[in-house]
Amino acid sequence: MQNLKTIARQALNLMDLTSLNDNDTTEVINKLCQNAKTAHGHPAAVCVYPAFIADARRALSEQGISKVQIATVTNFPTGAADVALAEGETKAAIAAGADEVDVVFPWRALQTGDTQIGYDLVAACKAACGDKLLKVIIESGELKTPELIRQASLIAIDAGADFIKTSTGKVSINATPEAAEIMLGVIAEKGGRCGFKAAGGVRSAEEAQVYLAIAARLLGEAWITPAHFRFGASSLLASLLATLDDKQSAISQNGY
Ligand SMILES: O=C[C@H](O)COP(=O)(O)O
Repeated sequence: MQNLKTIARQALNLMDLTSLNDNDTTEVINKLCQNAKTAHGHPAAVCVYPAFIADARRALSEQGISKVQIATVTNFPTGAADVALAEGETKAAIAAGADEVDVVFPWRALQTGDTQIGYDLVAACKAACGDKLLKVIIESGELKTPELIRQASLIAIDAGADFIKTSTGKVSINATPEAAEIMLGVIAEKGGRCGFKAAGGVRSAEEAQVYLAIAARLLGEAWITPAHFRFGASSLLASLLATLDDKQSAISQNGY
């Protein structure tokens, strides 16, 4: 087993450092991008609402870390079953300069048995993305059953998703190891082209390690790069830095 510092460094490099709050401001996004520059490297991406893409671009450039990708969200967090709306938001996000788009799958429609609209929505959004990455949030905690999590994963991959992502972070059950096992299993069955993003509620190197271990078992260590694996997280960074800087016990005592 790799030691926790190695895991923390790996998780940091695989992170989409996220701020998706209704009270986000330019100042909040500036701070997020400042935090992205650490003594231990930088995350793969920052993830912000579309209104803050330009702010993130400027702030990352000012930090000298322009290689950090800018991800944004569409059809978020509702997962409405409206292809034109999701497609339009995705086109607008790309036009605004997003490198990556995280779109919410119409998971309620799948729960009622509609397998087509999710396919059509993902295919339309992937076409809108062109060569930019499309991550599809299946909202595994709301889909709940292994059968629906598996079905949503298959539909998203077949429709062209570059990543499948567990959760918006806005519902009561977000990333879980159980959902990751199913989703990574589908990715493996499909040949490993599609990536995986665990999002929502991942807050420590120990938790990150659980997801990395599942991915390593099902797809191999070499598969786990930012091209295939991400953590979507708003509060994981501080914990990883504490692990890397040997401050874990103080952080734990403070309840992080
Ligand atoms: O996609 C990322 C999630 O929205 C972040 O969730 P979190 O705030 O629980 O880390």
